[in-house]
Amino acid sequence: MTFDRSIKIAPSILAADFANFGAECAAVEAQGADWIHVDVMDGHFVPNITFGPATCAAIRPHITGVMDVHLMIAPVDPYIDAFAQAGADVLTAHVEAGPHIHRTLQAIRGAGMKAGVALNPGTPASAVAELMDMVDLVCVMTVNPGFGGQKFIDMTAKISALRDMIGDRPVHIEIDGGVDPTTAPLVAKAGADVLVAGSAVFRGGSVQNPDPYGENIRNIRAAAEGVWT
Ligand SMILES: O=C(CO)[C@H](O)[C@H](O)COP(=O)(O)O
Ligand SMILES: [Co+2]
Repeated sequence: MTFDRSIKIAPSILAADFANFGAECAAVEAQGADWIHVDVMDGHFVPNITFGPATCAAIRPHITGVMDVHLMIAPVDPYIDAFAQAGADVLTAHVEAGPHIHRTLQAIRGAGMKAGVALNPGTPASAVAELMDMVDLVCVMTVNPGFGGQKFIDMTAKISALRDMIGDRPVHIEIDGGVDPTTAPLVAKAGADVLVAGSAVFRGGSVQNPDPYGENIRNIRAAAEGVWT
């Protein structure tokens, strides 16, 4: 995985057909997705349950690019090796998930993955100030985690603060929740480069009719890249 600051669109399979993840991942990649975002929820850290490492391992052979795993679980540490075995490229833990995020990030890198830290909307940028040399990605939640299809919460001031904090380090800023062609330019302008989108990518399409996925991805990318022209 090489670092670059171009806009990357990461469809969240939370909005895909749960009975057909492999084909859905292949379809969005064929339609221009850069990364695949995989939402792991435990019914404890967030009020919803999705799936765990076994499902990630089953999906992996259907992804040619980056598998970006967003853990909404607590605790995190007992499961890090299982997600490494499952083939995660990026493993992101929430800063709110426990008292020892520093140890967690060390363990993620130690297991050979890129380390991400996520912040809930109510958590300030300062919560991750001491972690800048330990992370490859900071995920700014623009919804309260747990469900797809929620309304975007404006976190642009936090994104700008994180961009300043990161400086010239090779650290991605990922935005997760309510990203669509209207909100994408706001976050791109503030300094984000990885845009997660679930409902805004998968709406209107299917594995049998994947062209809408491509149109949705192109529209989000064009809106985000438009802030630089
Ligand atoms: O982490 C998440 C929710 O906790 C999802 O990645 C996120 O909500 C994406 O879905 P949408 O684009 O529909 O908001
Ligand atoms: Co997510």
